[in-house]
Amino acid sequence: MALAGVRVIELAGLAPAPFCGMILADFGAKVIRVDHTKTGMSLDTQARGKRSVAINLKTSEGVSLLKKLCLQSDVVLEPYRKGVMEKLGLGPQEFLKENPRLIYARLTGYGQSGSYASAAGHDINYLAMSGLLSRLGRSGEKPYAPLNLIADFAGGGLSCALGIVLALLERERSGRGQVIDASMVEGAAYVGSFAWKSQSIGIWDRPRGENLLDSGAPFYDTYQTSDGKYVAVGAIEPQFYTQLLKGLDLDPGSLPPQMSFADWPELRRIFTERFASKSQEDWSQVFDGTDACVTPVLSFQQVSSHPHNQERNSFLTDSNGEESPRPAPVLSRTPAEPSLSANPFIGEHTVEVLNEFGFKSEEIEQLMTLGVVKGDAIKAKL
Ligand SMILES: C[C@H](CCC[C@@H](C)[C@H]1CC[C@H]2[C@@H]3[C@H](O)C[C@@H]4C[C@H](O)CC[C@]4(C)[C@H]3C[C@H](O)[C@]12C)C(=O)SCCNC(=O)CCNC(=O)[C@H](O)C(C)(C)COP(=O)(O)OP(=O)(O)OC[C@H]1O[C@@H](n2cnc3c(N)ncnc32)[C@H](O)[C@@H]1OP(=O)(O)O
Repeated sequence: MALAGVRVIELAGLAPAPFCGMILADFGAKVIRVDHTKTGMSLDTQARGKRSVAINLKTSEGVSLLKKLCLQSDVVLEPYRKGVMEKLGLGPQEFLKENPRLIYARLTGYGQSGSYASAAGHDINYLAMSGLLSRLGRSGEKPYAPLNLIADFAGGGLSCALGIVLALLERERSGRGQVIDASMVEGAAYVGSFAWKSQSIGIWDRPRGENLLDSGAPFYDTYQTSDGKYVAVGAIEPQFYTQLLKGLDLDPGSLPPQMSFADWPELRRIFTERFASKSQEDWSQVFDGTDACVTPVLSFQQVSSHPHNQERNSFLTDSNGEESPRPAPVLSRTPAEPSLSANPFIGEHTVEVLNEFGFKSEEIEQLMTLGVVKGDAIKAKL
């Protein structure tokens, strides 16, 4: 796999850093998640392929232990509020002096500087601060955050993974690591570059929800079908729009022009009425195999059994029988090989990992007795 041989220490976080760690693990990195010893159950649902070590960082022994692990690793991924790692004596300067090859990734909402740097926040706040939230939502309605996808995952976890991969690539040339300051506000804004940089071409000039790609245009929207399901329509270009009208059995001559903003409400009324006359499945039969850009809005229950997704094995089933998306993109020679095993429980691999990093059984036992680490001693046959 592409990241084979890369060792990552991920400090347990809420959602974006776990996703970042999962991406790295899916593509072959050895990811060790550092959990609190006092947490009973991990809430990390993005733990595929990771191992868990539980260390109490509120002890000096715990801090020294984590330092040892980091100094023998390629990447540290930390998701805490600005200053938390420094307070523990685990800031990047300490590490980079001793391990100049280390890549130290800091995934936060507001970044490591600026007046909001230390403030708590979540996806919706970062999205708001990126400017993007002001553009999301239907006409006449308040701004709407589409799950926590944009800031937490696209602008956060995924961007941070890109930063780590770039730093690993650069390290091949320079032999040196670096610090990555991944701010979800900036990551989200960057993901939104198209919206920023295409303002000059006039596709965002109207209020929120009244433009070409923000649900304003009737040919770029969703419609309810007779069975209560939905279809998605993305027939922007004239040649595809023609196919849409053909599938809907509408005479172009009887309709207003496609790009007449003033007529969009009337066009939407006509499309709404037409789509409501058949079921989702019926519309798939009409539009599959055409270039009308009409697809069913699949539910999580439907998605893996759709023929296209089945043909590409786009979803996988883990050992608990749970379905989830397979890693993307697909690399031709070194594709991801996601683990299908159950997520690790807290401290499941404490002994295994500490052994791997050169700790002797007596030392591990001592650390457990002192409450510095937590793990399953019996299972590990100490
Ligand atoms: C919208 C998303 C978030 C979605 C997550 C949800 C899925 C979950 C969020 C809440 C969960 C529910 C809740 O927990 C209650 C129930 C619990 C139950 O068990 C299950 C059901 C629940 C309903 C549960 C269900 C779900 O799991 C939830 C709904 C996001 O936007 S995520 C993005 C958030 N932002 C960031 O990540 C930006 C960077 N981070 C931060 O700004 C802060 O970390 C943050 C997120 C604001 C949290 O601040 P906080 O004050 O809590 O922490 P920090 O200041 O960062 O400090 C960390 C302290 O922890 C110490 N520490 C770290 N590791 C260790 C260790 N191994 N040992 C000991 N101590 C450790 C560290 O030293 C810090 O201590 P100090 O404060 O003393 O310095």
